[in-house]
Amino acid sequence: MTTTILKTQDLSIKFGGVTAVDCVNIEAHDNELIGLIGPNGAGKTTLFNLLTGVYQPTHGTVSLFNGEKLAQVNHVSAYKRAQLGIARTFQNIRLFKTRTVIENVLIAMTNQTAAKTIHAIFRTPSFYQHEAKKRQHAMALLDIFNMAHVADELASNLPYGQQRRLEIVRALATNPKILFLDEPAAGMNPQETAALTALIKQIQQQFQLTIILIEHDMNLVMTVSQRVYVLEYGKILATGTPTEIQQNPAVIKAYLGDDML
Ligand SMILES: Nc1ncnc2c1ncn2[C@@H]1O[C@H](COP(=O)(O)OP(=O)(O)OP(=O)(O)O)[C@@H](O)[C@H]1O
Repeated sequence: MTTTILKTQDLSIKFGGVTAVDCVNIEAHDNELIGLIGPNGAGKTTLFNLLTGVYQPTHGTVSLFNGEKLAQVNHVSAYKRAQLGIARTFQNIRLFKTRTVIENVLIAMTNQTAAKTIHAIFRTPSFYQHEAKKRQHAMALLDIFNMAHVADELASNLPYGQQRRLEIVRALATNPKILFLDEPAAGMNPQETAALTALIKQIQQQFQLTIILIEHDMNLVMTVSQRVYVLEYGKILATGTPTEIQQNPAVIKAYLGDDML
């Protein structure tokens, strides 16, 4: 049985005269991997911003699974949505470049696992136990991404591909139910992209997550996604399995080109 974890109804946002997202109805299920594709300017990142609480819609609703029912979260801030289990990465890398790799992960975990203030102020044994557990968890996550050996490096010293992977580790460190990845393979070389493709599949299975990803690398999207939404001029043009999308004449015409036939 599939359980809906996220749903939108007629979700729309206008910027002046531009309707960047236009009456979008999408749904994501528990433990589903969804690809979101479309040409530049189609509204993909804006849709992510609406789903994660960066923007509030001009019209329509975003609902998230909350306990036993879907609750409308239109007016719930990005910060609060993170506490409800929403995590994301950004197209442009947003690491603390002057902090070490593990510090970047620990900072991301702070919201979830903050030690009681009193223990933190007085540095009680309970505080140190708490910190040790956080560190262990952070190291375990880095290990999955084959980055444990660079834990004490400055984030700015990492090669580009590893910085992008660290962004995903940071998002995972918040213990999300839904992970939004905005062009995770952007700027990666083919080897890095291939490794990331395997990793995305692995983390979805290992962490039992719903993942929604925007990606221009068609090979990556079609390999990892169970379902794909295609956005065009802010509207959903098509949805289906990767095979259905690759065979959809409107999608082929608009986005994929003859080389996908
Ligand atoms: N804050 C904003 N103010 C005004 N217009 C905006 C804003 N954010 C997005 N837009 C416009 O909304 C449209 C959709 O942009 P968006 O960045 O969501 O597209 P995209 O599909 O993510 O593109 P890309 O693949 O290039 O990242 C574009 O016309 C863009 O110029």
